[in-house]
Order: sequence, then C-alpha cells, then structure tokens
Amino acid sequence: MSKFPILEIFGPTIQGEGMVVGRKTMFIRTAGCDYQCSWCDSAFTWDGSAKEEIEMLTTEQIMDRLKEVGKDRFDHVTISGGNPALLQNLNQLIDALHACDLNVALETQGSRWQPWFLTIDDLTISPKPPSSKMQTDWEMLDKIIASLTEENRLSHLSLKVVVFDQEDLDYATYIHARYPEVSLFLQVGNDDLSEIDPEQLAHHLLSKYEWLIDQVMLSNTLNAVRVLPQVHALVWGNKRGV
Ligand SMILES: C[S@@+](CC[C@H](N)C(=O)[O-])C[C@H]1O[C@@H](n2cnc3c(N)ncnc32)[C@H](O)[C@@H]1O
Ligand SMILES: Nc1nc2[nH]cc(C(=O)O)c2c(=O)[nH]1
Ligand code: SF4
Ligand SMILES: [Mg+2]
Repeated sequence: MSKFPILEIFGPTIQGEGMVVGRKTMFIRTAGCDYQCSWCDSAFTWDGSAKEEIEMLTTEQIMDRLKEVGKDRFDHVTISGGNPALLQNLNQLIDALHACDLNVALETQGSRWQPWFLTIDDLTISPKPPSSKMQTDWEMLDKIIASLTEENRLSHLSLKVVVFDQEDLDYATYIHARYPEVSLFLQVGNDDLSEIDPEQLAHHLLSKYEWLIDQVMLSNTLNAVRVLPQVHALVWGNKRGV
C-alpha cells in the first residue's frame, strides 16, 4: 500500500479557479514540486517552510480524513499541490475516490505524464508563462495533450495560463494556437502574496482582472477563451486552507 506526502486536506469549499469554478469540492494538497515558480502561491509545498506538517498517508487514511473533515457534505475532490503528477501510484487514491462515487479533479503544470491522467474527471494543466521563470517542456506538453486527445479526454481537460503581464499574455496566445482544441482559461496572477487584508487584495486583484479582460477583448486570436480571477482570493485573500 503506497503512502503519499500530504500537506492539507480541507473543505468543503468552492473550486476558486478554472474549468469547474464555483463547484463545491474538498481539497487534498500533496507536498513536493519539480518547479519553483517565482510567484507560487503554495510555495510552502516545496520550500521547506511547512516540512514538519507533511504526513505520509495511505489511501485508506486519506479517505478517512476526507470524511472526518468534510462529513457527508461533498461529492467532488480536487487534488492539487505541489505537483501531484510526481506521484506514480496516485491511481490507488483516484480509484478509491471513484469507488465512493466522488468526482475527481486534479491540478498539475504539464511537466510530467501519468497514465492515471486518463481517469481524472476535471484535469487542469497549467503551463507556466515567462514571469514564473520556469521553462516549458514542450515535448512533454505535446505528449500529454496528444495522449489525452487520442483517448477522447478533451471534455475532461483544460489548460489554464496565469497572466501577470503582456509577455505572459503572448505566451497564452501561443498556447492557444498550439492546442486549439483544448479549452483555455486565463487566470489573473496574484502578485501580492503578503497582503493580509482580503479587502485590499480583492481591490487590487479586481483591477488586474479588468486589465486582463481589456487585453483579451482587444485580441483577434484569443476568442474562444475564458477569463477568470481566483475567486477564493477575492473572498478570503491569501489565507491558507480555503
Ligand atoms: C499551486 S498550483 C499547484 C498545481 C500545479 N503545481 C500547478 O502549478 O498547476 C495550483 C494553481 O495555482 C496557480 N497559481 C500559483 N500561484 C499563483 C499566483 N500567484 N497567482 C495566480 N495563480 C497562481 C497555478 O498556476 C496553478 O494553476
Ligand atoms: N478554493 C480554492 N480553489 C482552488 N483552486 C485551485 C487551488 C489550488 O491551490 O490548487 C485552490 C485553492 O487552494 N482553494
Ligand atoms: S508548478 Fe505549481 S506548485 Fe509548483 S511552483 Fe509552480 S505554481 Fe507552485
Ligand atoms: Mg491555490
């Protein structure tokens, strides 16, 4: 029985981002990432600052914890991180969730392929734009999108690009041209991770949202796209576990 490095199990809350935004869901957050994005809002999953909070849990223990925390008030579970795609045996957990009639969403950046991607109900791949200081592995991203397309998983898949500036928007435009069949979400980048007042942050992020909307409206190639803020950041600010 595999054990997985888990940092947080919380909810129910709303999915604040992307393809199933607003959906009532539980979150499981895994520890560890192969990237170090300059603006990562979950850096505690990989920078060592929360290492004493990491628990090595079996599928059974995770299922128990989910029920303990979420009671019977959920039917959807989102796995995020860190990068949960680092965990080869995560199919054990995904299968157990499905066996309990729970829908499963997963967030990853497209740097690794796992065969169990084919079983995720709502799979979000979030390739990283220049502002992150990460390099996209285009060969890997092509392979992931091709495999999911071949297996008829397009209705379960979305791409989500976080945008901080014009260069990031150009990157998102390129992503859309390279993978035109995949639903694309543009997400407002949160560049103020130290703000503790949710109202201040919401005010700031809404002005960035307006900028992003304006840019996308001016584009003649970003037509079949959706533009969203992180709804949880608007409501709860930079708080963890919401
Ligand atoms: C913390 S990541 C974990 C999953 C995976 N490592 C990834 O990046 O897709 C979850 C989502 O949050 C987004 N994100 C991280 N930091 C952000 C920020 N400062 N502003 C907006 N979105 C951010 C990521 O791009 C990703 O879509
Ligand atoms: N409410 C809420 N929605 C989210 N969507 C993606 C999240 C993440 O950190 O992956 C997240 C999160 O942390 N909270
Ligand atoms: S890939 Fe995701 S978890 Fe990893 S550093 Fe970037 S935003 Fe953070
Ligand atoms: Mg988050």
